Amino acid sequence: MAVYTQVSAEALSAFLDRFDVGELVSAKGIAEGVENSNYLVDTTKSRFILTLYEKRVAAGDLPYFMALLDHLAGKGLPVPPAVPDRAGTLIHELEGRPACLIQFLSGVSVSHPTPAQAHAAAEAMGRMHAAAADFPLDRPNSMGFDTWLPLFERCGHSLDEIQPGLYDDIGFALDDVRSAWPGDYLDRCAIHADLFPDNVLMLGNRVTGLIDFYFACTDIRVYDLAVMHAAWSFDASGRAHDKAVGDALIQGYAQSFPLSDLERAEFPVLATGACIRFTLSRAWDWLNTPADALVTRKDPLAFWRRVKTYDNALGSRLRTLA
Ligand SMILES: Nc1ncnc2c1ncn2[C@@H]1O[C@H](COP(=O)(O)OP(=O)(O)O)[C@@H](O)[C@H]1O
Ligand SMILES: N[C@@H](CCOP(=O)(O)O)C(=O)O
Repeated sequence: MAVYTQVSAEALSAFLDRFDVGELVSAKGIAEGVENSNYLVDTTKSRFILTLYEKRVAAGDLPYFMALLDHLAGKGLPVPPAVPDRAGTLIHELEGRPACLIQFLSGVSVSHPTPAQAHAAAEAMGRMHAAAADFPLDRPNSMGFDTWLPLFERCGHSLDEIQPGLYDDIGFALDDVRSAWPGDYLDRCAIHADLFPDNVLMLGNRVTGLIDFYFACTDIRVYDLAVMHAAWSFDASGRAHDKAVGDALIQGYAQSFPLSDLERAEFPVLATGACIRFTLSRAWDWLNTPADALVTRKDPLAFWRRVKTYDNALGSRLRTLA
């Protein structure tokens, strides 16, 4: 469920009066999502998403996210820019929260992507990276490589409440990833950093929307693809790897953005890092969200199990470094 802040019809009508978007017809809270409060808003002219940013999105980061969306949309990418009000303002305040009126995109997110859908989505990611090449702003990755060890330490031995021995197991894997993590030699650009299937809207095999840019940041470009590979090419439990989907992701991406030999060689360590990143963020939430909270806690072990799939390749990489 993701409507934390209620917006009254009166407040919404007054808010929409600032824009040239017609009159309010209806507004419904959207259940999907976990970070923000989202409403589907219909006016006499069009359909929009109203997002109120809750605590996990810092208001100070919104200008970066909105500038990136505007930049990508300007280059023809299917991303939803914020709609300016009559004064040209993109970021507002509503019910005490930062808020944006966002362009609505059609399509649905797929829960079990086929290889063809994975190919199309990764091809769109490659186009997004090509379009981001001249995006001038920077934002450090708030969930990047440097943050994993401190987050691991903050979770501490409570990790063993999730699964006995998990603290030691993640500690060893983190050591491996830290000793093999690529230095400054891989290209960096603005990346999405969370392009899970629920953040891609599709109609059949066509990508109609890349959404939820609220982890976007400057980081290693191919790390974005590694996150996508870890998120898309496994079953929900993280036990079964779907190689056809994984291969389709790599091929689809390479069709719009060529991968260098170095990027291919570093892929297993980047993907292991991605698995650890989502294991740790989910573990933190798991340990710190009451079981009866409105937000559904996501299973950290589903990402931890994925590490095994990348392990062999990472092991040989560590041996070549030794
Ligand atoms: N621009 C958009 N066009 C259409 N639907 C959207 C758009 N943005 C968000 N949604 C819908 O709202 C849901 C939650 O949005 P999301 O940004 O993923 O929320 P959260 O950041 O809270 O996780 C999405 O799953 C999608 O159904
Ligand atoms: N994709 C992350 C959680 C981030 O949530 P989102 O709804 O903003 O994509 C995960 O699955 O752990």
